[in-house]
Amino acid sequence: MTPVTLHDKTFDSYLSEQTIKERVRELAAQISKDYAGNKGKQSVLFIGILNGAFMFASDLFKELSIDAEISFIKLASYSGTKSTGKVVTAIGLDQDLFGRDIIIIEDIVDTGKTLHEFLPKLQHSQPASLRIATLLHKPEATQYELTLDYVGFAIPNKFVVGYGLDYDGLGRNLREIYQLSGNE
Ligand SMILES: O=P(O)(O)OC[C@H]1O[C@H](OP(=O)(O)OP(=O)(O)O)[C@H](O)[C@@H]1O
Ligand SMILES: Nc1nc2[nH]cnc2c(=O)[nH]1
Repeated sequence: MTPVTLHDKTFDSYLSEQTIKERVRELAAQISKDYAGNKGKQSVLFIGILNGAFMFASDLFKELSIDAEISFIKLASYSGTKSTGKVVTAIGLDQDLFGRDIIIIEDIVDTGKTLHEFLPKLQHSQPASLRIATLLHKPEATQYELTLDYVGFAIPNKFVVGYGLDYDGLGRNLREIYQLSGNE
């Protein structure tokens, strides 16, 4: 429960390892239930958005009880604690998405710009279905119309780190999620 310092900023403990673990299990159970009917058909394809979603994607994937495949794509729009407003695709997808049931795995939906720009690119490949699973969502910050199908936690509009999320490269290895200290 002690604060952490990354570079020049202090972050307070916000979501404990246990809280995250329990919620990830619940989300995996819900997804497994929703896609149970896919048995015998083509498996569900999860697409994790790098870098931030690697830890959530890994933990969520382990808890699934359905046939599932996973792939990752790298997009980036943040520098420090502010969006640069640019979404860049650095690593592309190699799978054919046509006719597949897809679930995007995100660590956080903040302004919503990343998914707003990325989803049409995926829709272009004509998947059978396209859903979003995000561990965190900042409803007050989201500026785009997005349907978020699986949300771990709705959180206030404060910068968070840990469990895959970084502040200028640091903090991704923290087991808990921390929030930027009140007066920073
Ligand atoms: O809803 P938005 O305002 O677009 O923000 C969400 C995006 O920001 C983070 O990625 P980031 O660009 O920080 O890259 P990273 O995952 O490599 O840290 C996060 O992983 C989301 O992809
Ligand atoms: N680390 C981190 N990355 C983000 N990308 C968009 N919002 C956030 C946030 O609150 N923390």
